[in-house]
Amino acid sequence: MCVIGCGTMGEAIVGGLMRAGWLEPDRVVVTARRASVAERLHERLGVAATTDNLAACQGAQVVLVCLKPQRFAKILDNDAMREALAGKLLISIAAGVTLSSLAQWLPQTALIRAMPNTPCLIGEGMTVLGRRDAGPTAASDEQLALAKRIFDSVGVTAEVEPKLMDAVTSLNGSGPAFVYVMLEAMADGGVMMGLPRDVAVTIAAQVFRGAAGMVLDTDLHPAALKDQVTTPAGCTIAGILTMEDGRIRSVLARTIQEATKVAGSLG
Ligand SMILES: NC(=O)C1=CN([C@@H]2O[C@H](COP(=O)(O)OP(=O)(O)OC[C@H]3O[C@@H](n4cnc5c(N)ncnc54)[C@H](OP(=O)(O)O)[C@@H]3O)[C@@H](O)[C@H]2O)C=CC1
Ligand SMILES: O=C(O)[C@@H]1CCC=N1
Repeated sequence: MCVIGCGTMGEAIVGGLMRAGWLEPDRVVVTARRASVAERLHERLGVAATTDNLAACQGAQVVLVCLKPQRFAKILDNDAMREALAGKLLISIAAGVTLSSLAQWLPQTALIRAMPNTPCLIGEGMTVLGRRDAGPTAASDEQLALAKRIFDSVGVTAEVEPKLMDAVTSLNGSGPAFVYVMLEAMADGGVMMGLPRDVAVTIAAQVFRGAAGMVLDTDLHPAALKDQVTTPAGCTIAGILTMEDGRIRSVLARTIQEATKVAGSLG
């Protein structure tokens, strides 16, 4: 396997795969733009690291591209790369880079789009996969299963139609950042009411973890879980009405809508 552009996400995924015991260090090559960065990746991850993207792709069967969207064309759209990647599986995690663009650059490569998120680093990621259903760049069921195995080892995976990748880029890829803002704001409220900052952040983070677990581990709708907490004439309903006065639901939903629009423009 090779990882082209091993920055924040590349390192999160490779680190997660190795921690899960899924990937031996001698089975992966990562690339960086600068030699000094490649050297640091080699020291941190214990894997081969190079600035030579072409050689890394030539030696790999599975290529995971973790470059920024605007770098893709320059690195992938050339004859040497087309030849190096022909008949192989390429998985792109970039926001906004469509399967159509990838297919134009690499017409003989099996292509999968994946949208992971940074919690892959701790094995709690969510990754959403998309592939074309026909044509020379359509990944086979076996290749999709391989991609799923890769990302299952750092969290949970799902598949959607490719046209929904911008929506999952926003909800899933950007989602952790939106949650951090909410979490920080709730902790600020605790600080305002006298809690030490570290205590407030720990409590808020565990509240998010516990509440997320309740949604995932029970069959109950989030509204039913909310009702369990909301005692008549109690403090929870007082807080919830304050949230509703601030239009928090539409603000959060529009956050996803707006980020989806921007995601679509990034490629
Ligand atoms: N961050 C996130 O939470 C998520 C990001 N994504 C997607 O993942 C991709 C990467 O994002 P992220 O990891 O945050 O970005 P980073 O900037 O951290 O990583 C990109 C890496 O590519 C390297 N790079 C640049 N040019 C080259 C080159 N010519 N050859 C080899 N490597 C090169 C960069 O090195 P240098 O710094 O030296 O330029 C950098 O290390 C993006 O497409 C983004 O849309 C998807 C899901 C979540
Ligand atoms: O903000 C971004 O563009 C990337 C894509 C998803 C998360 N980060």
